[in-house]
Amino acid sequence: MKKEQPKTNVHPNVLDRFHYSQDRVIEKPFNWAQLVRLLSYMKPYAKNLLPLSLVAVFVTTIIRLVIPILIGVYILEKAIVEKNVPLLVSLIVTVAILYLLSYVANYFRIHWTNQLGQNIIYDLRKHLFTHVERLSHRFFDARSAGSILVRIMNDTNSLQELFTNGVINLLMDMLMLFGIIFILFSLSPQLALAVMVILPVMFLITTKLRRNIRKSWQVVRLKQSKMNSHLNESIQGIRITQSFTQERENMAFFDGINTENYESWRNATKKNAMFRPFVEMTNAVGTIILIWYGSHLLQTDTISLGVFVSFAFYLGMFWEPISRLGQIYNQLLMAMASSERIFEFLDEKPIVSDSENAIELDCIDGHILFDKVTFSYDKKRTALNGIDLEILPGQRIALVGHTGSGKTTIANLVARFYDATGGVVKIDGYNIKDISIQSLRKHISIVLQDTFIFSGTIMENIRFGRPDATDEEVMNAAKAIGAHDFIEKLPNGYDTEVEERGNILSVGERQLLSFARALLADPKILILDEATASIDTESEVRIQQALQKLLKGRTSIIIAHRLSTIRDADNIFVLDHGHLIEQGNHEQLMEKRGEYYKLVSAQFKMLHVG
Ligand SMILES: Nc1ncnc2c1ncn2[C@@H]1O[C@H](COP(=O)(O)OP(=O)(O)OP(=O)(O)O)[C@@H](O)[C@H]1O
Repeated sequence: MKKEQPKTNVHPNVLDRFHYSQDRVIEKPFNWAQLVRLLSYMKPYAKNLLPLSLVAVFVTTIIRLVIPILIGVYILEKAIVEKNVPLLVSLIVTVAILYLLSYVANYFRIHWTNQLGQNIIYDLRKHLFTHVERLSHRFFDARSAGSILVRIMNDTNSLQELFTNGVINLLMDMLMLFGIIFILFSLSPQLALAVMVILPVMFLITTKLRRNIRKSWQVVRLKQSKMNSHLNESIQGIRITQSFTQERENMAFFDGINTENYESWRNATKKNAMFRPFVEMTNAVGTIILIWYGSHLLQTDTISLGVFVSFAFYLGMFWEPISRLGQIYNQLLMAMASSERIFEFLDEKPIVSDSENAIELDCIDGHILFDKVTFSYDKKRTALNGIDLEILPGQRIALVGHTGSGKTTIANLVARFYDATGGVVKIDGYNIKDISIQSLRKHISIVLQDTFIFSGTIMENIRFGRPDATDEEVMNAAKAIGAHDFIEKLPNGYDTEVEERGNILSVGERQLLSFARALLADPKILILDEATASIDTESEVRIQQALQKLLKGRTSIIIAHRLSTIRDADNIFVLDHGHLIEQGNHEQLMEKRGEYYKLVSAQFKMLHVG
């Protein structure tokens, strides 16, 4: 029964709200260079699993090819018809041994080819993840986490089928097919031609049918990924949905996707169900031709009974590989599409990378200099315009300015998440581009307003930046920051498991954890980006005390909208639309009565009116 698209009485704007970008469509011409590149992942196994699998394939196929002749020509004609009992017994024993051998070889074929496929997918996924992890921020700016995930998981999965079954089975099927054709023609060319008349038609139809089926499954996958995206978004945004009482609208949309998903499955399984009967039907046509024309040849003594029986055996074995070849061709096309998407990621080069003779800095003083630095994220709008600023070692500076004025961008350039488009950024007198990225970032910690907590224990989260720290060192960092007390009160103290994003912790607690994490990492340069913005006044006192400990002896860059938190900074830089317009300490800037003064006054007024 066909499922009706549910009738909704929600406003059409609601349904327009949901947009899901779909990955590119999988219809691409065959690309040999890409196939060769894909097959190169077999190289590490060229000396073990690959030859073993090939030998197993070869042995299995040869045995399967020999048995029908033994039964038809030798057992039937030479032993049964001529009543040669000793020959019959020895032939039966031989066939039994061959069957046994073929089962053993087949077991190893399946085992080794699966292992080969799994190993290749493991390598490919590892390669892809390691590569993606090293890519620059710009790569992630342009893509959603979901689309990256799909390539690492789904696209490699669709290659798995090709490597575990496709490539090796392709060889087996070809070997089997050519073997059967060769044997049939040697036994009786006329009968062989007759039963193979339908071969081209069958090959064409199965390939077409398979393609059709594949397309239907592709639609199923698209619908599923749409449903996944919606589910993901719905669960993440559940609080907002409930607070705006949009559950009914959300449900209406989900109903729509659920129905589409149901329909696509129905369609795919319907087409799928046609395949098997079609192969069996062609098999039947072949058998009828064999009986009709074969019996005619038998009567005219053109072929022997043994040949006739062998033909029947071979015919039964013939259709399977043919239908599978069509399937493998489709698998190949799908693999081409997936590998194209995977290689697109693998060919992506990190925009920020180490120069050839990058300097390793074991320790730094933390002197930062921006010399006429200009930067644009997208080559269209400038985020920073001719910035000159100097931060002395151990100084505490603040960046202030309206939203979008370029504060975070300065922090991004200090950590070298991006390279300046003009001018030079220097750390301890070295051009930042000449310092190895690893050794630079080792000395920098960044604490963001939206602290990222990884799934794992509290202990593991604090230890994140310094994996070799002892439990005692972790606790000391937590104590110094003032996080120890709340951690001790958690059900399992430091061993309490927190889910990704740390939902069981309050915003302030998460913030304290991230401070402890930064303190333990002991960086020379510390960047706090809006780190205290969403914290209530009471927690802020606690956090301010923690901050004093954290900032001591480090070059610190504080980005804060709440200006009360940066009063005692050594230097305050005021930005406006990517320009540095003022600098000085709080008193100097207040006296100047410029932009900083306006910002402070506006905030003061807002607080008091509020
Ligand atoms: N990844 C990005 N890609 C493109 N443009 C960006 C990107 N990040 C920031 N921008 C743009 O660069 C400009 C400066 O942004 P930046 O994040 O440095 O501002 P900000 O002063 O830190 O703002 P806020 O106080 O709101 O955090 C803005 O116009 C912003 O739209």
